[in-house]
Amino acid sequence: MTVQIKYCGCQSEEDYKLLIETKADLIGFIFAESRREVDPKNVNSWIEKYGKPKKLVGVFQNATLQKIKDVMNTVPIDIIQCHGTESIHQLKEIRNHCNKEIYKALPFGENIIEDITAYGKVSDAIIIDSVSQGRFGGTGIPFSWKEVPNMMKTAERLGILCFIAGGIKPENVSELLRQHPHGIDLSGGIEENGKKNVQKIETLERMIMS
Ligand SMILES: O=C(O)c1ccccc1NCC(=O)[C@H](O)[C@H](O)COP(=O)(O)O
Repeated sequence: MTVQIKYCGCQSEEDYKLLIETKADLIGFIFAESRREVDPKNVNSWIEKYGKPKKLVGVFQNATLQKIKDVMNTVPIDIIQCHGTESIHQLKEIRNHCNKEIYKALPFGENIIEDITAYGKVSDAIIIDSVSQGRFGGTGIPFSWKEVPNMMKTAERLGILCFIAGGIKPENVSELLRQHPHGIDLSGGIEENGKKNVQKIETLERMIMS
């Protein structure tokens, strides 16, 4: 199985023009409070100019259904990524009202296998991410990857994909790939001075393909 690549936190037309030419299977936009938050109207103008990626992900954090619907009215997202403390009930509501794939981000911790088992029943994929100083996403910090094979097995039993996020970069991606994640999700590790960087992406993709 080839690893799926998700590049997240696309912030500008320049970022988008670069990311659309990469090997990414998914490109993510942050519609939550973050230095990477984007305006849906801008995102749509970039898509109209440069085309749509294989899959477009909208990242939300404890958003109301109305907020998600408002974004969907402007941006043709394929996947709703819930990156906060959304409950299983809320995920079901989002699925019923939005009719899109749902990816749930879960913070890595000692109950991660139980969490994947519970949330995996109402999600199309799970993203395991680091938590740091109250931040749930875009931390730039990796967690211990020893548990990755167990997480993959748990997801496979549920028939879903499991992505790994948090501090992945060209320098450490080979170590992670040895644990055979279904997908990897990167943001800060492919940036230089807050912008997506072509050299970092090319180096990363060479490491993945080798
Ligand atoms: O990236 C953010 O700023 C962010 C803010 C709020 C919620 C989610 C966010 N990012 C979600 C992602 O999918 C990131 O790719 C993931 O957290 C990994 O980020 P990094 O550690 O910088 O590679």
